[in-house]
Amino acid sequence: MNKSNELFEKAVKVIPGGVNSPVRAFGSVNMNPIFIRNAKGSYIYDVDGKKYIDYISSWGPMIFGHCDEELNKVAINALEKGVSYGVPSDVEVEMAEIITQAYKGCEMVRMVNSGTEATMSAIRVARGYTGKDKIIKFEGCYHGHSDCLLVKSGSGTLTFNVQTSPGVPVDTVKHTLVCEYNNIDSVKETIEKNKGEIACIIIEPVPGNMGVVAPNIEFMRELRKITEDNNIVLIYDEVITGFRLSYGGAAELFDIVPDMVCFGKIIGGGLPVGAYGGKSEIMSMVSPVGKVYQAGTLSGNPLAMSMGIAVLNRLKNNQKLYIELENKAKKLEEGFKSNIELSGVKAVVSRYKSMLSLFFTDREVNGYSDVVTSDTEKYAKYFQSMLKSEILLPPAQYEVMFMNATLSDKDIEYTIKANLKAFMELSKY
Ligand SMILES: Cc1ncc(COP(=O)(O)O)c(C=O)c1O
Ligand SMILES: N[C@H](C=O)CCC(=O)O
Repeated sequence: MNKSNELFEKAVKVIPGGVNSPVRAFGSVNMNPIFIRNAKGSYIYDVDGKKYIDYISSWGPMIFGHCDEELNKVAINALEKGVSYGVPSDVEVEMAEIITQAYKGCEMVRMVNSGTEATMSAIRVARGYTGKDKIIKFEGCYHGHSDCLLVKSGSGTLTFNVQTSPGVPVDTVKHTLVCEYNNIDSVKETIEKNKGEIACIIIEPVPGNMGVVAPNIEFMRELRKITEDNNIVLIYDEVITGFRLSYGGAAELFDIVPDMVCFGKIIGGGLPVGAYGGKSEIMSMVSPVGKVYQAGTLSGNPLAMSMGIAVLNRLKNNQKLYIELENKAKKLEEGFKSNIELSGVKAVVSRYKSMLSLFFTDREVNGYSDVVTSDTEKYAKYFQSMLKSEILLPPAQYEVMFMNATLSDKDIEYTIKANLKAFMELSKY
């Protein structure tokens, strides 16, 4: 038995499913997880010494690759100043200034410890601000695991078929209404049926948690207009897309300003972090200025702030990097598409900027109803074949392949070759 399996045997006895987040269990790709020993640049190494090209990138934060020397120095320097204070520090102010300058409409920001906390808190603030209870989310969009958002959700909930989780009281989710992404009529109907009762609409501006679905810009514009017309707070959940698609997030690409925004992942440089922000008028509802309570022992942690600041400073005005990340994804897309033709495998590549997913379906991917036609058993076989070729993809269909700055042309060319090999094997089934 290899070391990963040995660790997994021990892990399942003391951790539910052997993992600290469900998708990591590799359950939907029909195998046991690999356990990681270390990572460097675009590569990740398991405890058995196998090396993989890493397309998980810790689910987004590692935009400069693993173990970047400059960022490591920042972490060590911060560590030497103390791990956590529980009273305000200079780096919290610096971080807030960076985020508010980077993101249009985000005039004030509050730091939290995860994307889940960010979206949960943003919803509470939007409800407090509007005095209304109902919220709208979109089927297949995932906003973390807070109760009111675990409804027809994405990511692991979709993978493991627990989109509406047991343990969440029906009373808690009775205010959560669900619409269809990229379908403005579904939003109009829901608003009409619940006139004057909807506090906010939360959306992944570019969904990554049902795999990638490219946004219809007209849908995004209409969503902005309809929320303005109906006094509904529009919340962009940019936990994945923030500082990844562009420095100003998806909002900058769309040239749309939401009322509130949520961040996570990249802004902590790989350390646990989240943030929510928006117009001053809305954020002034937050305690201690306003009465909407939200707090956190480790919020604004100096280590996470220092790492995040260093990452954001390197991303600022770095248009070259954003173009390079997109070019890497584009190159993979072209290679995969050509392999689809060569192998005759029924698959489509869905890409938006540097976000990329592969679905085993022949339907064009425009929304949730398309992604769920993907053959997830085929994805499992595909994943296993790629892993044998030393490429680590997300171990579930409804996720994103994340690009990082250290992925080389050689890595990408090798990935395309491995992809053809995997497709050729799949074409026999
Ligand atoms: C769009 C989005 N929102 C929220 C979350 C929740 O973030 P976290 O896992 O840090 O709680 C995630 C990822 O998990 C996400 O992808
Ligand atoms: N899709 C999730 C984040 O974007 C995957 C991370 C997790 O839940 O473990």
